[in-house]
Amino acid sequence: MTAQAWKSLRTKKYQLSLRLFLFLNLCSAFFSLLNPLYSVYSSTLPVVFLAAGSGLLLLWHWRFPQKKINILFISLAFGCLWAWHVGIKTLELPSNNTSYVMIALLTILFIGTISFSNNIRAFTLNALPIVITCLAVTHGEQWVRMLYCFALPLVGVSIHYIIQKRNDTFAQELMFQLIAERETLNDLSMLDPLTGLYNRRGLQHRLDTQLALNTEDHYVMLLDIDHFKAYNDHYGHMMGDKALIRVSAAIRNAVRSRDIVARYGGEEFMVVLPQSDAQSAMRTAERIRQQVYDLKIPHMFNESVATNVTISIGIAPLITDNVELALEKADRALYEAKHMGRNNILTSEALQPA
Ligand SMILES: Nc1nc2c(ncn2[C@@H]2O[C@H](COP(=O)(O)OP(=O)(O)OP(=O)(O)O)[C@@H](O)[C@H]2O)c(=O)[nH]1
Repeated sequence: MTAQAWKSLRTKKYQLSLRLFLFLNLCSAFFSLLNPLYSVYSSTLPVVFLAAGSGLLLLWHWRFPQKKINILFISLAFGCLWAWHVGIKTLELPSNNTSYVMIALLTILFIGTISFSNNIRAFTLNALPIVITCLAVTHGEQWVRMLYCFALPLVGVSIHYIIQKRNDTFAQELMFQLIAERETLNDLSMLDPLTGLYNRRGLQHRLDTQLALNTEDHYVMLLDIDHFKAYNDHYGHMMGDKALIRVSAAIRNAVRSRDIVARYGGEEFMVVLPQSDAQSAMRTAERIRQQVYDLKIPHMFNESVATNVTISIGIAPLITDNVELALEKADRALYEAKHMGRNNILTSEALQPA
């Protein structure tokens, strides 16, 4: 789950709560319209507004779910309309009809509690007008019961809000932790575990972003340790691994921070030099060759090249993002550099056309 998905989940919860509120108001408004009370049949203006308003808003919200409706405003407006309705009704009914007032109060509180189970402000704004009206029309008779009817769901909604908030915070922290771990795993999956350089996946990823960023000239190099099989055979695989680690570090140190260094194969490396030219690519290659040489890793079996580990390098320009072609050319240059006696650098431009 991403932060975006989390946000859309919260928006969905908000929308559902609003729809439920409108739906329950629509049902109650229709019930009031269709069901005569004590044979007094009169539809009040506020209840007509409530039925029409909730119906229209439901349709509008269903049609344009992205458009935001202010839930606080709606809850207050609907609360006022119900209060107005109850005020009119009590005038029409025989005097001292507390049971009607209590039922009306409980109905509105029920709708508010169900719809705004963890939205204290929306619940309060919806409930207050009807509570005040009920207290006023009954002249304070039953005021304890009425306040209790209001206070009980208010406390429930508040507790529910606190629980929900803690759950949300916990889930959010968990989500951020998972995102961070996923990013770490993603980064690790792009690195070669032995040398810490990019592996082929990481290289591809960096190439995609780097090449998309600038369209200038780039150069690629393929680098291969000379007679590494002989090194492994005589010094052992463990020593071979250590040599690979030191050579990798030397290559990384010899290039700019924006250059991309990857372990391309066993003892083969690839370097991409973004925004570079032939001369600076050659200079960089020479610096790498020299730094690897200067490591002075003993290699007595580096046949007729040196008595320490050396590296050969093939260079090619990367034209119009054609990495395949650049690698093909660099590989041919590397092959020739090896052929020329190793510990050597050759550019594809210096090769005879195939
Ligand atoms: N220690 C170690 N050796 C590796 C690793 N990956 C590849 N190699 C060895 O690298 C050697 C590569 O040998 P070759 O491809 O024959 O080339 P080379 O002996 O370097 O000869 P030239 O490239 O022609 O100079 C093989 O012996 C591989 O086993 C690794 O991760 N660790």
